[in-house]
Amino acid sequence: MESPLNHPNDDRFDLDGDTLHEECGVFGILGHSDASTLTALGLHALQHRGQEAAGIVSFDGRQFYAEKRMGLVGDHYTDPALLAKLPGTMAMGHTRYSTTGEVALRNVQPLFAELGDGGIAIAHNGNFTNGLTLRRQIIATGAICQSTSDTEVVLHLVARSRHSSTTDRFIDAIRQMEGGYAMLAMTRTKLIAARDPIGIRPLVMGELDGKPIFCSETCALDMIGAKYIRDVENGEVVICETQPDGSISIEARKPARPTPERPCLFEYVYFARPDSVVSGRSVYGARKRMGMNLAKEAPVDADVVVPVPDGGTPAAIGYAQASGIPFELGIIRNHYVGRTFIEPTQSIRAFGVKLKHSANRAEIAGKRVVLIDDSIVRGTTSLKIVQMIRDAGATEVHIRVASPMIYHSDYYGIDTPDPEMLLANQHETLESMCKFIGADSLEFLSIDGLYEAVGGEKRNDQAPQFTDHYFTGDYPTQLTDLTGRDKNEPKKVSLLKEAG
Ligand SMILES: O=P(O)(O)OC[C@H]1O[C@H](OP(=O)(O)OP(=O)(O)O)[C@H](O)[C@@H]1O
Ligand SMILES: NC(=O)CC[C@H](N)C(=O)O
Repeated sequence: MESPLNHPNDDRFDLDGDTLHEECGVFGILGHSDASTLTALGLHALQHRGQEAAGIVSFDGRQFYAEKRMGLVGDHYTDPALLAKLPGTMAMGHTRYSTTGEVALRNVQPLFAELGDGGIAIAHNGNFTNGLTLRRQIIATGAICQSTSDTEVVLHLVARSRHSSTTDRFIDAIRQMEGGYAMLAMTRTKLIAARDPIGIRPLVMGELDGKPIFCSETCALDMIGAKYIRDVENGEVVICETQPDGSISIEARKPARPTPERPCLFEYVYFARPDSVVSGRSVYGARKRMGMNLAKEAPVDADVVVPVPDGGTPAAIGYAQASGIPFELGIIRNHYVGRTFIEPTQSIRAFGVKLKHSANRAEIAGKRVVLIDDSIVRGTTSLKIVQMIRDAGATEVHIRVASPMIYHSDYYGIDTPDPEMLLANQHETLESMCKFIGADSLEFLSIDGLYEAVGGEKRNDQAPQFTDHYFTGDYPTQLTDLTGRDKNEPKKVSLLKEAG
């Protein structure tokens, strides 16, 4: 796939190949004697957010240490010898799924630079919608980039800032960035956390043994027995600093113009772990309510409710409870296969789907089955699973999807394919889509049904409470790299066709 953030007519900046991308996870801790081990454990809990690569940077009071590996956290960071190479009481890590820049070691985060006043490491979940525009500008003025990641631009901007303190330089840098970001930065004495002005990507603050922690999701805090303190607010920068007496100061700043928060709905639909609490809402509870609303909006006469595991399971429980139809595990998932949505090529994806699910015939044969999935992106999963359920002897197969149709690409840290690859854009009608998948019926949750499930009220079209462009085409920021506009030009663009 051609990255939407690459200018099609400028080969120098065609940094990406035909890949699918998703999210990343970040974790950082300051002042703890087990900093790098705790970071490895935290990253393990955030593995679902990025499976391409993982990295950890630590600082022991004298120097920075960095270890980066392609592959899963558990494949590398369980080795005591590797963790021993990451000494010190401050550490920060990242699990990557690329959105800009290829899958290569040079793009694995945290990224690190030596500046005039010491080193700085940064870790980023999200994607900058003006990253390539700024990259061009800095390269034109002589910068030598070490990676093809959008994140690297932040290091250059920190280096160039005229402010005197590292914190002010970091803030100066991120103020120039557009898009979605939950970022951590680490200097010799500080751990800094920052979230984009509308809070598209999640970031929470916790504490273990009195030491501050920042991470993408609360499940990483639970993993290490840490206490949740609060979410880093949209547009907020929180600076934790080790003082000469060993104490840690915490300062919160709001450099961005106050704007209402608009967290990403897809965190609730698919990405976040169900045991996480995102922006104060249980992901599991939201998914169950999606299923309940779906049962009200799209009832069906059936004998059994079957989730498409894992993503569809909480919504299927909600659907079964609201409809009174028995819930059964009619599909068994092989847990040794990764998340198909985030595998790097379509051919590997198709293979992965086949390896991943198998029908539990005893619960399906002779029954009218309603399958519940959290989302349909390309339709690969639905197509295969409907056939599999029929082959297992189901008399009818109905699909209910716990989110609306996806029409638009994401530019904030999730990779959805090009719009023409999305199933919703390949069919004029729901009937045609249903026929293609081979189901007896197909229905999607409405956007209001989704909003109510997550936030308790319908979408406010004048001021939407969530980021939801993949369903609606309503991009909440400018898309400078895509449109060629810079941020001083008139407001937000909507260049993709309207959902509907
Ligand atoms: O329409 P498609 O292109 O097939 O994509 C949608 C599917 O991908 C996701 O599952 P995935 O297997 O990634 O993850 P999960 O096991 O966490 O549900 C999602 O839950 C859907 O089942
Ligand atoms: N998915 C993400 O959050 C990716 C972070 C960053 N844009 C990268 O590609 O490395």
